Amino acid sequence: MAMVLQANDAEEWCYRGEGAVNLVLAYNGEHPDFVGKVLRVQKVPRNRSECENGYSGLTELECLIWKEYEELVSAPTREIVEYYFVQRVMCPLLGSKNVDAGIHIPVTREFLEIVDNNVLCQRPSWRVDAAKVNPLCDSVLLISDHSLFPPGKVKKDYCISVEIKPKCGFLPLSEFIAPDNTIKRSVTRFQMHQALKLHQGKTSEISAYDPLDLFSGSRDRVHKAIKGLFKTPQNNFRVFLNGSLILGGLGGNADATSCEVGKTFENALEGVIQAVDAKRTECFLDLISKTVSSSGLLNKVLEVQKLDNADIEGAIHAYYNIISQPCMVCKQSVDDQLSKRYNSLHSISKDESLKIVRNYLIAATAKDLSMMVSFRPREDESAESPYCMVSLESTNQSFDYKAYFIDLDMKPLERMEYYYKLDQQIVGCYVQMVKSTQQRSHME
Ligand SMILES: O=P(O)(O)O[C@@H]1[C@@H](OP(=O)(O)O)[C@H](OP(=O)(O)O)[C@H](O)[C@H](OP(=O)(O)O)[C@H]1OP(=O)(O)O
Ligand SMILES: Nc1ncnc2c1ncn2[C@@H]1O[C@H](COP(=O)(O)OP(=O)(O)OP(=O)(O)O)[C@@H](O)[C@H]1O
Ligand SMILES: [Zn+2]
Repeated sequence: MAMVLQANDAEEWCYRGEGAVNLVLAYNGEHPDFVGKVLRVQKVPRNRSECENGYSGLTELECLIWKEYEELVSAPTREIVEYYFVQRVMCPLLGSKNVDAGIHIPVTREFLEIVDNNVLCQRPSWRVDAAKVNPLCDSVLLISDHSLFPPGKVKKDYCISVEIKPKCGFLPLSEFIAPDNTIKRSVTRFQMHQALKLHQGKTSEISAYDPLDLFSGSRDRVHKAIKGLFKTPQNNFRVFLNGSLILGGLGGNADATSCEVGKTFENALEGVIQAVDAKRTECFLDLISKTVSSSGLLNKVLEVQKLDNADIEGAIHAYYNIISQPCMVCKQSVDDQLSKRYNSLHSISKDESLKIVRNYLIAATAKDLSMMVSFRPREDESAESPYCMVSLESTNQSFDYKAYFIDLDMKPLERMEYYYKLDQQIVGCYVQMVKSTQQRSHME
């Protein structure tokens, strides 16, 4: 597509959502190349004095980590690195059927500046304060809009889609976890992180969602997880109707689903779920649970997440081997038994260190990805369709569905130290919280 998006194209792109790093725009024009597509545009932190244009690819050390992937190592820009990371690393692991790496299309600086300005009032203010569209990017990613079905000959009225950010779905078993952090073996990182987020005022209440339920493989537990996500969506759950958000937070966290929101949501489902009032939401959550359970998508995600088998408490030592610097963790370790174990990590081969860190980073992407699952009612069950089908017995309906993974970005190697510090902070805060709760209950 030899097309450059310019200033006068900007009006046709509207705000769809954003995460920490990218802003996503939906198309509302009529150009056939763009109908049913979104643009994923890179942002840049406002506190960075100079914007970067992504002209450099991997760092020297990252080239070592990803040396088996020729296209990654030779990619001239970070954008091309990201593209090949999705194509060559994540796609084979998650299945190409559920991944759309998109294509890069060139943009002018004016296009990016106008878009940035146009979407300002729809963005959450804390996201606006943190970052803006990077005006120096010379291309953006064009991806299928996973909240819609591609326009076809037959006009289908409704498409309802859910976006789930499942986070880490297993408890670590690694021998490198320090005795002080044993709690990590029985309480999920998600639950502990919730306590820290509450403490820091980043959330106003603890999530009712438990990732272990979602990844359990048991239909009942999956249903419990979906109900938890519905109750406290935060940044883990969103629902779109024909591409418009009807539940969850646009661009970030959402408060708990109140009774009022629940009623509006129930009404919004009217054309999609054929159930009597007050039952649509229940049936819809059942539809999600059934689809998610039977699709096998979560098994794939869990397998990739489990590539992290050393835990950050093991991987951090391999990281210091790679950067050839004294290990800051060993320097502080006072436990002899543990120091021995860590020493064993410092005597492994360079290739083994590279493998541990590479797997850790791939797993980190899988712990941060989201899934988008879209449904549309299917009138004729026997008609041919390129999509999978799911039936909802309670309403006697069938739906076409499609599922995609989004946000498969590569995590930078330099983040390893931050991961270690955050991990210690999360566990530390949780242990402290448990202690104070116990002290309080003794005093009562
Ligand atoms: O570390 P975590 O688990 O808090 O994950 C970060 C996410 O936080 P949350 O899911 O809210 O806990 C965080 O999400 P939010 O900005 O909080 O919505 C990002 O996804 C971040 O990744 P990146 O900076 O885009 O590469 C995520 O960072 P990575 O850990 O994936 O690098
Ligand atoms: N292909 C798509 N189709 C429809 N909506 C999308 C698509 N890609 C992204 N979105 C929407 O845009 C939002 C932001 O996208 P994305 O998660 O890729 O941003 P990010 O900055 O990389 O996120 P994170 O903070 O998790 O790293 C998503 O939460 C989703 O609602
Ligand atoms: Zn060490």
